[in-house]
Amino acid sequence: MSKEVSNGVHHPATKRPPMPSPLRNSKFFQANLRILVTGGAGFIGSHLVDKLMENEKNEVIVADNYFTGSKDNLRKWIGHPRFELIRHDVTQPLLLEVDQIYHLACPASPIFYKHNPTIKTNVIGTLNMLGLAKRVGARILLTSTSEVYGDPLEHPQREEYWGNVNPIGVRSCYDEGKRVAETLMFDYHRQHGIEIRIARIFNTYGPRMNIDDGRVVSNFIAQALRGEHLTVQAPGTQTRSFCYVSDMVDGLIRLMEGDSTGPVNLGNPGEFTIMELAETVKELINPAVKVTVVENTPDDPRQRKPDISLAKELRVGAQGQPPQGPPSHGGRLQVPPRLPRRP
Ligand SMILES: NC(=O)c1ccc[n+]([C@@H]2O[C@H](COP(=O)([O-])OP(=O)(O)OC[C@H]3O[C@@H](n4cnc5c(N)ncnc54)[C@H](O)[C@@H]3O)[C@@H](O)[C@H]2O)c1
Ligand SMILES: O=C(O)[C@H]1O[C@H](OP(=O)(O)OP(=O)(O)OC[C@H]2O[C@@H](n3ccc(=O)[nH]c3=O)[C@H](O)[C@@H]2O)[C@H](O)[C@@H](O)[C@@H]1O
Repeated sequence: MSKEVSNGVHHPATKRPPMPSPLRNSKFFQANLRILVTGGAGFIGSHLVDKLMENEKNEVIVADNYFTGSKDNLRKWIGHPRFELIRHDVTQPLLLEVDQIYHLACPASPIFYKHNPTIKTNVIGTLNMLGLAKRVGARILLTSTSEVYGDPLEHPQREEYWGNVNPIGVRSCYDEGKRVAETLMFDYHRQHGIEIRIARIFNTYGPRMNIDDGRVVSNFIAQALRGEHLTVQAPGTQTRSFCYVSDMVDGLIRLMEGDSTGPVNLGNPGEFTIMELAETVKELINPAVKVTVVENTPDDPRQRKPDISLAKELRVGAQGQPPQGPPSHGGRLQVPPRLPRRP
């Protein structure tokens, strides 16, 4: 019986995990680890692929429908013998033989997820990937979101907080969609023994963000470079906490490799108002640009800051060993390495 720990709480599966392929136990044949990354042509996904491909024992398969992602993000891997790229929409079933699934497929920019509501991607897509995990005995990691906390009434947000979400608002295709995806993950874990990992990601930024996708960091930088007004959506006192993408990728891999199901908050607890962010971008890139306050969209969360105590607690390495290697980005790494193994 598998027993896993998160939030200091046991989340036992009621069944053993499905058996992986017999090739895994072969005495004579050492297969690479086969890893599926859905949404791997997107911003975080393509950085995750870069990191996974560094390990020569990994074979990486990306499934993406290119709604917000691009082949260009994966250009350097196309044609590589350990890499495969499939144009595929996760709302359709996918038959593959894999050992791990990083399930990222879902547009992250509010402009895109409102344009083409993502409820089917989140619900049917996650169901399909869980079905795949069940069939082949793969471990599956879901990239959930801080948006499951909605417009939070608790600050900072801990994993135990159940959130304050509008079920019929314009953001609900995304935040309620991710909440259902988390529910499906835990149902499959309890009922079928699937090995699950859930990361609740807080705002992440870095190279390869789509310059026109509307998220605040890329928007402000693009506006400053073009000499346009920086558009702060009212009131400007709303807060966000921004994490650099390579730190996020390290966190996702450590969560996948560790023993905790999660959910675990992954992010940087440094909190800024959007007005402060605009002023910083202005100062750094183009002090001549103006900052203008414009109308906001409904249900925009007023504050957001992760409590990362759990991620820090999980830093205690396997068998009590500290995590290996120095943290990247001057100690800004907020990631969960392995839990101590249960005897
Ligand atoms: N970036 C953030 O700040 C952030 C915060 C919280 C959660 N997340 C989550 O992390 C994941 C990746 O986010 P990102 O910032 O890289 O977003 P992104 O939009 O850059 O990437 C998403 C990728 O998924 C693909 N995709 C979308 N719908 C699909 C479908 N139905 N079938 C197959 N592929 C599909 C897109 O084409 C794209 O390549 C998402 O699940 C998102 O919800 C991101
Ligand atoms: O961290 C998360 O969980 C979520 O973070 C972002 O959601 P959000 O914070 O709303 O993203 P942005 O569009 O970057 O907006 C951040 C803030 O900046 C403001 N904003 C945005 C764009 C802009 O030009 N000006 C501006 O003031 C928005 O009103 C909002 O208050 C992501 O896009 C979600 O997919 C992700 O799940």
